[in-house]
Amino acid sequence: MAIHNPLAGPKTVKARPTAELSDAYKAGVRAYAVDYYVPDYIPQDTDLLCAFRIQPRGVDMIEAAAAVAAESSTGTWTEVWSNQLTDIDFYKAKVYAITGDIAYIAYPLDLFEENSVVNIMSSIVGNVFGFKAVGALRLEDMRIPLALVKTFPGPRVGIYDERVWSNKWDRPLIGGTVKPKLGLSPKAYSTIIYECLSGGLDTSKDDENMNSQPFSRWRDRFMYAQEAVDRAAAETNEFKGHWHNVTAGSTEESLRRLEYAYELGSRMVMFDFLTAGFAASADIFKRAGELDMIVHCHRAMHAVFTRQANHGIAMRVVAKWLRLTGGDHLHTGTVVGKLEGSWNDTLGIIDILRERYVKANLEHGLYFDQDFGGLKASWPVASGGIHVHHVPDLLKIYGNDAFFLFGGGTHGHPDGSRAGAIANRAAVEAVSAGQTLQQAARSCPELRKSLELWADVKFEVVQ
Ligand SMILES: O=C(O)[C@H](O)COP(=O)(O)O
Ligand SMILES: [Mg+2]
Repeated sequence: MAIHNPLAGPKTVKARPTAELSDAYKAGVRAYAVDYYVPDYIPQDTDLLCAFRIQPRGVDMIEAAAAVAAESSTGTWTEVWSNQLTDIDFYKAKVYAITGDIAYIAYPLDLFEENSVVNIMSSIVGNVFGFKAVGALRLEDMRIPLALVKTFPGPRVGIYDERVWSNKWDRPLIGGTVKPKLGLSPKAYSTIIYECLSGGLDTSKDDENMNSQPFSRWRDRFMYAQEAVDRAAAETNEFKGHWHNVTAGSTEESLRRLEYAYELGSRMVMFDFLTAGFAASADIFKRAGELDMIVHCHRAMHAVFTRQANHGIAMRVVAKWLRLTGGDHLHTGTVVGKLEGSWNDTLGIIDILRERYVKANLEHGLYFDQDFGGLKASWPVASGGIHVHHVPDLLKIYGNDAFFLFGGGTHGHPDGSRAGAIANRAAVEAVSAGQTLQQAARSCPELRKSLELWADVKFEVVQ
């Protein structure tokens, strides 16, 4: 199989705009593999590559993989005469390798619009997941070619600039979701924010489902919350913030809320990027970038399609898409907390968010090298059921450049949110400096109480 040189342009003989049927055209249905299984194809640097885990149904692995390649690129279920009007051999996706239940497919660069995760999704994870020829299908990884990476903006603030703004360097940053997450009036809510920020958290945040419900309309909540932030910042003489959730039922409304947070003096917002969608997210990140604001991204809804080992889209792929689009922070699970996520997979996701160049590492779920072409790094966020006992493991998993969010692990302290925040800050500072929790607890009664309270609370699944 000759590799078509894209620089040569379409083969004119095939691109002739005519309705005359060529001699080569044979109507009817034939195996997808005839056209889309190309085992001698050598992927090009400009190709977008996918690793799909496939459970074939009613056909063999080669045919199932070829069906996926066809439907996610140029093909359909039958031969069509109009293939002769284009250079199908150039434009089609090609199954170039199969290893066990993993099929590797290469897509030519020209199949994708620049700077559009939406277009990548509509192509690659469009129809194919509902194909009868697959019992289950999982997109394990995607190598986005550098030529396409360079068309995306990436995070506008990212890790380094937020470190500069906050002037906090030697430990992970810490925060916490306000709890209870729903039902509080804006004023009561702001009291909790003030308590935990003045106690020692760097930031607090709205929860993913806090938008603008009747008990807490966004305008009032943002205003009181920002007042609490400013008061805590003045008293502690530290950089503090609250991630105002600007997610709304329309992009226009989300932008309105973002502008208001900016007017209040905040440089921090949060956004539920999956429920809102990548198109809305791109608009939010762009405007936030123009205003020098940081966007903290909650991944609400991801587990609907990331959790099953044999079907859906791996979280690492979602993380790639988010970094390209421009999220400054991304929730990644915790390994040790209440949410599903393995140690090795989480390491892979962290690399995708932070590294300039990620090397393939099958143990971490990384099937391809990925060059991020100078895009800024996004913060990996550990959140979901974490408390002080988890801090040593969290530091092992995440290292220094991460956000640890303690919601229940702050507000559940026997003496309230301020004491919970003091305990969390002491724990993270101590472990970051090489001490044990027990050493730190000697001079921190709040930490002693947290350690006692949650000594037996582990989220280990008993099979
Ligand atoms: O959205 C989140 O990250 C969770 O609400 C965190 O809350 P928790 O720390 O109480 O689990
Ligand atoms: Mg939550």
